[in-house]
Amino acid sequence: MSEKVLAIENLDFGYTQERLLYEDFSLHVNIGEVVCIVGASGSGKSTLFELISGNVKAQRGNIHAASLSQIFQDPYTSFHPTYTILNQIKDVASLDGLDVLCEALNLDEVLLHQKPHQLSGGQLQRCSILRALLMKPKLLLADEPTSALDNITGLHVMQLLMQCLDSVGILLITHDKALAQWCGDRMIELKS
Ligand SMILES: Nc1ncnc2c1ncn2[C@@H]1O[C@H](COP(=O)(O)OP(=O)(O)OP(=O)(O)O)[C@@H](O)[C@H]1O
Repeated sequence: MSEKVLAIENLDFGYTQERLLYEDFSLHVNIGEVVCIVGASGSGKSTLFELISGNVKAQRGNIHAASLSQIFQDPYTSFHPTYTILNQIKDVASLDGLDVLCEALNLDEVLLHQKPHQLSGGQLQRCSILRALLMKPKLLLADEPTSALDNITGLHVMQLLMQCLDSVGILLITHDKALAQWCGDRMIELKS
């Protein structure tokens, strides 16, 4: 049986008492699985990652997550503006496998010596994916990981993420139901 890397049990959460975004919500992710979260803007998709990361606390329920890394929706807020990309990657991850991953992400290693504002949004998003994979997580939280990429690059990135599934479980936020159907083992639709 494959290892469980995320268990959410009977979660209640709302930023206010009047509007619960999650009510008795449960979700499990195993290594080897891609679980997709879809739903309208404001339905609570990014909030789920905030809950899993421990940045906000649920009113009720339990969350158990294995070692995780995250790919954020906005590549520009993913990195500190004043340090080079490489320094920021080194702070949190080993560089083992850097060359192979850079090649798979079509990312010139020279770019890693630059500061975030010197890269395009798509280059920065691929750096964010590189950092997340070098952290060798068991659980990968990916919030619209291909939003800054053209269709072909986005497809290659998704294929790369899926190649990692022997050692990781992926929770993927996407507005793209076709993508969710293509790559997801399960799709959870949040209601607004
Ligand atoms: N820190 C916060 N304090 C109060 N309300 C918040 C906070 N963060 C988000 N919200 C509200 O919670 C709801 C869910 O927000 P969230 O960002 O999780 O939605 P989303 O589904 O990820 O949206 P999008 O697709 O637009 O990124 C929204 O109504 C939002 O205004």
